[in-house]
Amino acid sequence: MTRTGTVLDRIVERTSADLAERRRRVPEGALRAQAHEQAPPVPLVPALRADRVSVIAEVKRGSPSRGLFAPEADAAAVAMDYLAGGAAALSVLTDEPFFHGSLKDLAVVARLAHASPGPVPVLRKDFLLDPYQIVEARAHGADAVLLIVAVLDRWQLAELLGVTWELGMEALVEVHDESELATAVEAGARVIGINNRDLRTFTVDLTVSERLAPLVPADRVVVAESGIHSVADVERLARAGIDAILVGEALMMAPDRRAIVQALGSVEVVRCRGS
Ligand SMILES: O=P(O)(O)OC[C@@H](O)[C@@H](O)c1c[nH]c2ccccc12
Repeated sequence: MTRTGTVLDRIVERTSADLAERRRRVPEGALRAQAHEQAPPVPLVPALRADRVSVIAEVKRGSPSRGLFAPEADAAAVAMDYLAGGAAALSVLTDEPFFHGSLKDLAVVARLAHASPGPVPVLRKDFLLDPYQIVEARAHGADAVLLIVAVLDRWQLAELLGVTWELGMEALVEVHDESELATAVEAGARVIGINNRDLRTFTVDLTVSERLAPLVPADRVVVAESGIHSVADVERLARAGIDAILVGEALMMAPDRRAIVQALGSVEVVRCRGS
């Protein structure tokens, strides 16, 4: 699998191996105690329902497809810019081997986001395969987690959603095609992320969101993810009925991060999805 599989296969394999090691170092009980010391999670769903497109701004230093594009970025400084630009939520990549993130980044960003006037929810972005990682997210201040349908079977998805909700958090459930979307909707996902990037080939195509968003029931929140760079991109996605966008690279690379968050978040939501 390592030699013939996709990058996604390698990431999942590596994540499982690292997980075993982390579990030995910090037993789940200790992590749960740390999770219970946190202030209650900031709700994600209301943060993403607004008249303008909600921006989930991501702290991201690099990726397997794009390399290391912001290796020196200071997570706290980036988060401050995002908050000043009016980001509705923040996302922090915590995967180390492939995305150069960390749980430390998550904790730093969560502290800032929660201290801002009108606390902003923070999402842990990683390849979550096991309940341990959800508890770990909460213990480091996350209000929400990413669950990727492509790497989970439907029982795992149900279990991870259950653990997320039990801890008072929310899940962004990521899909890339019609069948994954059906799985997410049936599992009861309240926030559905449509990834424009195919995690197997890394091809980015905004028409994926345009095709799938109209199929999402109106009572769920839809987030278009990846490959979003301009106000024109957001306008196009808004016409397809999305509520929010998740943007990483374009924000990290912008000379004025505050201004671009503000600009992308100025587009009006178009309520055109049926039930
Ligand atoms: O940097 P971009 O193209 O704006 O993409 C952000 C985000 O959507 C992307 O980081 C992402 C979406 N789903 C993921 C799953 C794992 C890791 C990363 C991701």
